[in-house]
Amino acid sequence: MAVAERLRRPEPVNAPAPAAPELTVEGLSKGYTGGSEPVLQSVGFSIQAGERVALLGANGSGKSTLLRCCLRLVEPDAGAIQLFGSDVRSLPSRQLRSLRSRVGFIFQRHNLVGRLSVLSNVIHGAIGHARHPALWCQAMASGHWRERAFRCLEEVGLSEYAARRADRLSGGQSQRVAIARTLMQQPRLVFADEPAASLDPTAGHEMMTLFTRLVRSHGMTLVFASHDLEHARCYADRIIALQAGRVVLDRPVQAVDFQGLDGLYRQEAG
Ligand SMILES: Nc1ncnc2c1ncn2[C@@H]1O[C@H](COP(=O)(O)OP(=O)(O)OP(=O)(O)O)[C@@H](O)[C@H]1O
Repeated sequence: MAVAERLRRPEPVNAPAPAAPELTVEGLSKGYTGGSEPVLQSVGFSIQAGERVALLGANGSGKSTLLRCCLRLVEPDAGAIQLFGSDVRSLPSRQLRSLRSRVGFIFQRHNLVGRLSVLSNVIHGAIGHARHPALWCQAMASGHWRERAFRCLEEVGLSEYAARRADRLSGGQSQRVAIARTLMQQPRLVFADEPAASLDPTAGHEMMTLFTRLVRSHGMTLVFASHDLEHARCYADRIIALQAGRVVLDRPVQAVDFQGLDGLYRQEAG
């Protein structure tokens, strides 16, 4: 090759290193005392920042246990869990608390404090930011946090309910307050355990549309457990399916045969 031609060739550019996953689970197993079979068996996957993952599986297939094990709310029996680059299983409790504060957890039953106002419930989302969480009390929250909580309520369209007691809300409103509380927390990753389970089909779709839009606009990563294949198809980029505690499918949503997944449920039920 002529020297001139060699000089014209661009310098080889090093491809950027792929970003480290937000969550990596390897060989995770868990059995509960008294259970005949392990609930989770050698579960493994990685989740990149910004992904929206639907975790599917029949009742009792281990979805909730898996989400809880990832934060050591339930202690795994075996396996490795890396969350934001930290080894979850070896962290001392203080660092584990700090790590958990960066993960929002939305439960099927919303877990609001019914006797408190909607705004107070949302302010609670900031508890992980307090210097002394054990001494923290929402009534002491500064104007800064109150304003932020109000803005989070605006984002879920419920600012006019700020002063209402949380136990005076409908199921759909309660779930939106739970989302506002999660926004308040400013997590990197959100786990949602059947977030639309108690809602009618229309309210469920509205809630999932709002939820996934906010997750995206706030730059969060999402893992949601669901029984609703339509929600998985519409709101996830990727599907992970569990059957009897094992990962039986892990694919981008476009590559999933949803009718086949239906069969997976029927098989378990039978
Ligand atoms: N704290 C516990 N103690 C003993 N067994 C438990 C406990 N929690 C869950 N299990 C059992 O572990 C299995 C998996 O439960 P898990 O809640 O993880 O499944 P799931 O896929 O989330 O189910 P669902 O879709 O019904 O919420 C079930 O057989 C359940 O009875």
